[in-house]
Amino acid sequence: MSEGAETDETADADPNLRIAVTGAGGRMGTEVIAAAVDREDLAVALAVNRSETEPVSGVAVDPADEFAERLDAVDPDAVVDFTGPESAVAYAEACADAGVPLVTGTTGFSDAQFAALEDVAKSVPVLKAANFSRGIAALRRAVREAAAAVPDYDVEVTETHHNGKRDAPSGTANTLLDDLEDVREDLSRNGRVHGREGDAPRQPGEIGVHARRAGDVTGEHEVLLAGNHEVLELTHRAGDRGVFAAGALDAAVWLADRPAGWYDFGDVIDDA
Ligand SMILES: NC(=O)C1=CN([C@@H]2O[C@H](COP(=O)(O)OP(=O)(O)OC[C@H]3O[C@@H](n4cnc5c(N)ncnc54)[C@H](OP(=O)(O)O)[C@@H]3O)[C@@H](O)[C@H]2O)C=CC1
Ligand SMILES: O=C(O)C1=N[C@H](C(=O)O)C[C@H](O)C1
Repeated sequence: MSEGAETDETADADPNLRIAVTGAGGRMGTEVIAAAVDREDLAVALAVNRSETEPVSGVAVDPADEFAERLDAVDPDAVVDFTGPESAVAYAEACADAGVPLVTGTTGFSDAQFAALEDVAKSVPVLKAANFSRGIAALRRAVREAAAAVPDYDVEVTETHHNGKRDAPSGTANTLLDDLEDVREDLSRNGRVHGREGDAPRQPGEIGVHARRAGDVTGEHEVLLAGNHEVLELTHRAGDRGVFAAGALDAAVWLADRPAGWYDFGDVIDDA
């Protein structure tokens, strides 16, 4: 048993929601654990990471290859995952085997990996969100309404992130694109143009998609709507990763007693 993690003796005495955190050594994993340690309503009962297993905010970190075994032993109320697509699917399948709900913020899934997550949701509740900030949830609603109100305006989506981000465009940008294509019949996935160069005049039905990587930018998303001699720019800027961690932990508290199925962050916000 890892020191620092909850012991069996305290398990019954501790009324908190007990969570497991994967990717504990990562940018988001460390943020989630730090935020959890500061909250009264939950405790970190298990934390794993693939390489570094130094304690995080005083919480012991176990090797990722022990996850399935430790999950059975610890039996947390939910797992919070911010890792990478391959690992997230493996962690999700372990959650299905152990009957533990999963909150995942990981992005960059292939269609096959996404289908594997949907399969897990047949066994346990799965809540997936590319962005756990309430501001992006609000931006999504504003974008859907604005885009529908100007059905013939050109649309461009730009996202900016730190220079360590692996996937492009961001999961949030893909979610905004899905929203735009849902409310605008002239827009579809085939119309997405990722960057432009050479002789590239805009075609009808195009959405320009631009991914910028620089410095330590936490996460910025802009939807531009232009036409009829005017421009709308709808923008969200995340100040720090604590905004995502707070949303993910709120989602874990919300998800812990739900039935098996597929959920998203909007379900949490709408239930507040
Ligand atoms: N939904 C949301 O609100 C947010 C989502 N994200 C997403 O969360 C994910 C993680 O972001 P971030 O914390 O910045 O990433 P980091 O690279 O900082 O951390 C990833 C962590 O996951 C571990 N890991 C395990 N398997 C993989 C894998 N296959 N690929 C990459 N890492 C793996 C890493 O372990 P090791 O270091 O030992 O390899 C590391 O501890 C990304 O997909 C990102 O887009 C990020 C912020 C907010
Ligand atoms: O990798 C990040 O940092 C982030 N990734 C998420 C995404 O891909 O949308 C969410 C947030 O923008 C930060």
